[in-house]
Amino acid sequence: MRAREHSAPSTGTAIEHVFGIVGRVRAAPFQASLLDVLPDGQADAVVEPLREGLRRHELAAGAWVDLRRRWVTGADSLFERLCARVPWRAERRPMYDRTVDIPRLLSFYEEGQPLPDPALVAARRALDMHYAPELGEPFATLGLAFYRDGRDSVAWHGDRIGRGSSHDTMVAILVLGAPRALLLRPRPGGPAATNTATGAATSATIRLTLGHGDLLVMGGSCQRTWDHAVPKTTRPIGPRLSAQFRPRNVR
Ligand SMILES: O=C(O)CCC(=O)C(=O)O
Ligand SMILES: [Fe+2]
Repeated sequence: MRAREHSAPSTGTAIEHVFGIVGRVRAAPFQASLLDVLPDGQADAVVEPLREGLRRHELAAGAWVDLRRRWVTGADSLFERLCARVPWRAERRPMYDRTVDIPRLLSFYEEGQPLPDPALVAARRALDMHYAPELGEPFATLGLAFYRDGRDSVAWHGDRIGRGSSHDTMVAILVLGAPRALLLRPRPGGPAATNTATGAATSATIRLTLGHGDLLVMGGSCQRTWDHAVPKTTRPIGPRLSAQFRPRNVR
């Protein structure tokens, strides 16, 4: 269904902005979704009520994921605005005896810091309203990751810096831009990797293709008993970004 080649000048400008900042010209063209049509006269992104269309999938070992497809209508215009407005940073980190590029651009908004777009404020409010009874606290921080093309990725990990390593928590991810796979698998050697009935190892990897305003919420024990990843792909693929909402002291 994705067919409309986005010809609005704003797309090019926003993407150029992202590449300009880091001086790496690696533009994958962005294709907006035909499904991402706003009601007449509305220029902005709209966050749909969360009680509609949200489905929970129970995973092993007390982990679960909630999925809400096309949560944000007008997600492609929000994607373009975030490309242009967010102070994206290319980061490096030590690995063994050298320093390597982190294969995506990043930006982080601490608790209390103004968010870069009103649609993200609306998204956080809707998440808080829906999940507060279960989570018992608000979503406090916003992490943003920009995947320029199929070479950008995030390796297998759980969000286990802080309380995610020891407590049940939630991480809500709004995915904008080109759809690509997010994978989930039981943490190697962890409780979800063993079939409790037979004691045999299980290795079922779950593959979710997310983009254009889809929402994924990982909850329960997910961060400590499961890992997740956005793998590299050699398929020609457009740029994608994720907005991750987390409670305080979860990273
Ligand atoms: O971009 C995504 O969908 C996932 C990002 C992620 O897992 C993280 O930043 O911890
Ligand atoms: Fe993560």
